[in-house]
Amino acid sequence: MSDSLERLYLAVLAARDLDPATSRTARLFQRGPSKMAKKLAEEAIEVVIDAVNGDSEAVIRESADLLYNLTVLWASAGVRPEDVWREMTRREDLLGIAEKLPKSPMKLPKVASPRMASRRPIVALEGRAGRKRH
Ligand SMILES: N=c1c2ncn([C@@H]3O[C@H](COP(=O)(O)OP(=O)(O)OP(=O)(O)O)[C@@H](O)[C@H]3O)c2ncn1[C@@H]1O[C@H](COP(=O)(O)O)[C@@H](O)[C@H]1O
Repeated sequence: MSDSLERLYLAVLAARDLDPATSRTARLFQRGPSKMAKKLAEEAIEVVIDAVNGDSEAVIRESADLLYNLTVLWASAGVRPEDVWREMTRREDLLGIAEKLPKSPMKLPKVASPRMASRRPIVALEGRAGRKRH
């Protein structure tokens, strides 16, 4: 999936300076982030309506439109697909650790995975619930 999204992102970057008369992408860039955001939100709503209606084929089509509009918004915001993949990997790593956490909130695992070894340790926050801010 990430391959095709990366290809789409590159296609969007290549299209943004084309003639807005012929390129939908160039037209979206001409109109700016608020128009892009509106199109993205519209596609998201179409996906959820189709899902609620049980129309899987329409969900697939509208999801492709949704992802296209998402990549346009990423490009406009200066966000690259790899930035999103990195955040997803970070969450995956955290979830992997959370699953290994013992039931007691104060006990932390002795050994983190090699990939996590260089990262910041997890801090048990439960004991700080009553602490006031200054
Ligand atoms: N992947 C897509 C892509 N996916 C969806 N869409 C368009 O986005 C539309 C969905 O938005 P809408 O439902 O709003 O379309 P609409 O009903 O015609 O409404 P309007 O946008 O005209 O108001 C679809 O009908 C497609 O035409 C896409 N448009 C372009 N791309 C790719 O983007 C790249 C640049 O293409 P251009 O923008 O044509 O230069 C190329 O690689 C294209 O393949």
